Amino acid sequence: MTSAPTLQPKFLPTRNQLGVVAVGFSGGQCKPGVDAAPMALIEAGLIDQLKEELEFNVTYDGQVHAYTEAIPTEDPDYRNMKKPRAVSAVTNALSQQVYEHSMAGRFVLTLGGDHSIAIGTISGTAKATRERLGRDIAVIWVDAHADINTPESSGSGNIHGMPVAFLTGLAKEDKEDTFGWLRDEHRISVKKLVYIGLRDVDRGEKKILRDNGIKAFSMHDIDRYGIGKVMDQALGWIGSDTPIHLSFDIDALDPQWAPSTGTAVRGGLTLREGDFIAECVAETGSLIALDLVEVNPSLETEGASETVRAGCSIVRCALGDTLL
Ligand SMILES: NC(=[NH2+])NCCC[C@H](N)C(=O)O
Ligand SMILES: [Mn+2]
Ligand SMILES: [Mn+2]
Repeated sequence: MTSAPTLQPKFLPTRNQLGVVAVGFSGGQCKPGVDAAPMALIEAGLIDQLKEELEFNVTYDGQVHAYTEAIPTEDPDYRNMKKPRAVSAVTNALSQQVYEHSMAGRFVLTLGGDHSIAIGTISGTAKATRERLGRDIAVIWVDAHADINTPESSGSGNIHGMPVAFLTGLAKEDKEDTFGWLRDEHRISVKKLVYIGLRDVDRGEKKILRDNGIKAFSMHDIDRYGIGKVMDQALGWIGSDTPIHLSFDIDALDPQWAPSTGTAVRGGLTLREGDFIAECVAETGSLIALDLVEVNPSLETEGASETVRAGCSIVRCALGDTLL
């Protein structure tokens, strides 16, 4: 696999400019260790592979950001959310970093971190793509979970279960230090959101999906139609003329392939199905950003390197490595 991807991206000025942001943040949920994922992915050779084998011109500041300077000492629960001000501050800072890469016309790869960081990444690309191209982005959310709880519908209070609610405006908050910084230009439409891989959706979330007519392909749909037809339908829903942000939670994969993650759910995607999803999105030429989140090397440690390897594989596939 030495050849660079052949497709000219539709919404980027060049095909090989890549911005990488490493986010060592775990405050959107309660289990420590997910903050170590970016280093584990990088030490497994991910960035070197992107440079050398995929011939990307990589802009990376060489840091795993923890944003410690932005994290407040006082952070009481608020509207049932745990660590609201920390998650807000981190995602706000991340949003600006992602925005800058995206404005410069780079594909943005963000290595998480828990899934709350998508509040930062997607808001950043949504705003940049509006300014740079005058267009709205679509989001493909690959996950066992819908992560669309509002603070009120959430049973856990963990913000990694809420990013989609904040990004779509289904959840809003005026306080500047608690996601009040999210404005219309940061938000996405529920009509341009597609889920793949769902199998552990809370009751309140099911109602939100139904009430808003959100397109979702569960594991049931994948079993019934096969991943090929599901991808045709998912990409058909978005249309061929829309920039795409892919947010990939490693727990979409079955724990057999990715055991080291905070909220593992059995009955998930095979590694090959995960790679296939990433390849299909790459093939559109419309992909402008990718998040890889929820790898936690300190859980199920005997499977940690396997989980990291799966994460690297998804990223390479999304960047066109396996396309001929
Ligand atoms: N990004 C994730 N792994 N999210 C899991 C969310 C689990 C559950 N739905 C919650 O709201 O807490
Ligand atoms: Mn998940
Ligand atoms: Mn998730």
